[in-house]
Amino acid sequence: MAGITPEQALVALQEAELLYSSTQIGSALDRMAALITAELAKRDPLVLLVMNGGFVLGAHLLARLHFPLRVGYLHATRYRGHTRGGEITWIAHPRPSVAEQVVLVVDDIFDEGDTLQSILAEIRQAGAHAVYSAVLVNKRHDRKPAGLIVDFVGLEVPDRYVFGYGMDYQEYWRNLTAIYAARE
Ligand SMILES: O=P(O)(O)OC[C@H]1O[C@H](OP(=O)(O)OP(=O)(O)O)[C@H](O)[C@@H]1O
Ligand code: HPA
Repeated sequence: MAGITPEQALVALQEAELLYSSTQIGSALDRMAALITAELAKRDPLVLLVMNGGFVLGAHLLARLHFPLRVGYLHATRYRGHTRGGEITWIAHPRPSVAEQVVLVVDDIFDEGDTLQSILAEIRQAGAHAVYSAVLVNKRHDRKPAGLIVDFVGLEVPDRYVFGYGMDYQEYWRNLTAIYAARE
């Protein structure tokens, strides 16, 4: 359940700063798709969308991948509509099975990295042959887990709360086709 009203969500959008337009995001997705194609087109990958945030990127990225692949999902969350993360909660473990698969995990944002780290550990533990990761945005700061590198990154964002294109502002605005930074 959202902690704000739709009216408050509208105010947040009016006060926000536009970071990337939908055209800029489209160009970033073209670049990501080319790199993913070069790496995975011949490896029969299983693409796992991380719910909820990863579904918008997932849909637009998948439409740019013109080779055989399969799609599944997982649902791990640690923000739950807040702007600060907590413990990871698993709502759905990866489906279908990742055992012996080449897996590409698709999420909206790489922030403090706890979510991706847990997801990659789970997938490796479940016996995946190889695991790659793709995110729409990397938030720039020095609070990432040491040694955790995302394979495919679309755009860089500053160390502010961002929303749009799958990323929520207190559960609203995943449906925006651009990316905004919330007023601080
Ligand atoms: O790098 P981190 O600091 O771990 O944050 C990144 C994660 O946070 C968001 O998920 P959230 O928990 O908000 O769930 P949601 O996808 O349902 O919004 C986002 O979709 C990433 O999965
Ligand atoms: N915006 C939306 N969701 C997030 C963020 C953010 O800046 N960081 C982690 N999850």
